[in-house]
Amino acid sequence: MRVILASDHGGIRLREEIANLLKELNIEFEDIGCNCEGSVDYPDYAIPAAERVASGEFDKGILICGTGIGMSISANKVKGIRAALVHDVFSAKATREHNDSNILTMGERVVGPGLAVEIVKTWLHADFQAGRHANRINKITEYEEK
Ligand SMILES: O=C(CO)[C@H](O)[C@H](O)[C@H](O)COP(=O)(O)O
Repeated sequence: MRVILASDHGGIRLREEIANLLKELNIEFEDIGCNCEGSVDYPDYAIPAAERVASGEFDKGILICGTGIGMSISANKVKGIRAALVHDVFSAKATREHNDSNILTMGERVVGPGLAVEIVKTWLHADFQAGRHANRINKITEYEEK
């Protein structure tokens, strides 16, 4: 599995926690920043990361900002991306099993590092269940193709 990781200035510390987790789990990943002192704009990180997931270069993406909302809104503009804003373990599992989400977004100003680590572990290891859920994903994809 290959994962792309990014944050804006509001998610740097949590991004470091998640990078350490991915190293511990021996998951191949690329961290595209931000490497910033000051304020940056989350679409400048979310959209390139989402494009690299949509292209197949990466299997999954993890994007962090202050709330996770800006990253989620931006990533979901990219065709083929199903970005899920998650701040609990139940939803982390459900969004893989039901939505086949390919990007996880979280907010460093919302969730603590301990819970975030559990969310990421759950999200990375849960599998899409297909079946009735595939019909729903197909409807989203059909809409995107219009
Ligand atoms: O998109 C967001 C809010 O929905 C992110 O949390 C950003 O990180 C946040 O807007 C950045 O805010 P700041 O006041 O510029 O640090």
